[in-house]
Amino acid sequence: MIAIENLTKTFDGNIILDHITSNIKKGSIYGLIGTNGAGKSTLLNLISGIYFPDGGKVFIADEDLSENVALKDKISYISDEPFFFNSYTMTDMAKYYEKAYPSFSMEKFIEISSYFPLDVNKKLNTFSKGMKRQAAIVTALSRNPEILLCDESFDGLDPVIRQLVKRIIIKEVTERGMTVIVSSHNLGELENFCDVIGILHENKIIIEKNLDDIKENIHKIQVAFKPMIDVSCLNGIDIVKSTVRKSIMEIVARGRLDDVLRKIEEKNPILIDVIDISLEDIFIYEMEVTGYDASKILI
Ligand SMILES: Nc1ncnc2c1ncn2[C@@H]1O[C@H](COP(=O)(O)OP(=O)(O)OP(=O)(O)O)[C@@H](O)[C@H]1O
Repeated sequence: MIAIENLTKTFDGNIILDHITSNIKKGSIYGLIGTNGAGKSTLLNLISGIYFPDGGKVFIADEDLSENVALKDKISYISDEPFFFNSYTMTDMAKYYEKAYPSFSMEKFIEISSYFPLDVNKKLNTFSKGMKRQAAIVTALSRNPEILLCDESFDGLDPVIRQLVKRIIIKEVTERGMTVIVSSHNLGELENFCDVIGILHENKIIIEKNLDDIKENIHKIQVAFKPMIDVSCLNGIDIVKSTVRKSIMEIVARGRLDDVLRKIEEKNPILIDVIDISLEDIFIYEMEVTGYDASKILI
């Protein structure tokens, strides 16, 4: 759906994005992770056509964004600083968008806004930061976008609203095949939400992974032996990390789960328990393999 080819952007002679290439499939939710200043907003501004690249191209459904401005109509961008006209209410904004965007649906606006604790007839300049963000999400989704770009849109939302927003987005993805890119500093925020995670660092996407693929191949397992054995005895298992606390050994291992469990069982454990592995844990291990210090990149 979105093909990014060798995208390069400089500001005042400084390279911000350096030959970024990525393919984002229709109907996927892509999590773009990076520290402050990594270039997340710049990349989203390029994909939405707000910025022009210094090199490279963005294709939307195989069409070159720079040669077809109409493609921008397919994209709703919730920037980290949502813009509203001063003194407008949400209803006024909806009426404005209805005129400006053919795809805007007043019915959808009424439906989606009803899920949020917002007064659509109150002036937006009296809303709190989090309420303004909610209003931006409602109006963006009311356009039925094929592509939704969210720049740290979950920041400043309380946990209940955050879950609500995720549920609404997932519904749009499942029912209409909407494609989503959501940027964040925080991997944990994207847990159980994204299909693909890309990490932007030092002007490049240093790692990009499909979560189903990696989750299938990395496991956290608690084991106990009596007497306790040294982790080196678990030969034949690709152990990325191990810790021993009291009588429990916790290992993170790569490979097929049934293979790893079979090899552990050969050593006659008295306990073997597969436990949930967090997105953050997964990426800490993945980044160690590529030689990056995850503690400087993941928060
Ligand atoms: N319009 C601009 N003019 C000059 N420099 C800019 C401009 N926009 C962004 N930059 C620079 O580009 C770099 C990346 O900024 P960007 O806002 O894309 O990062 P980010 O990953 O979104 O950061 P944050 O998480 O803090 O929002 C920064 O060094 C920033 O100063």
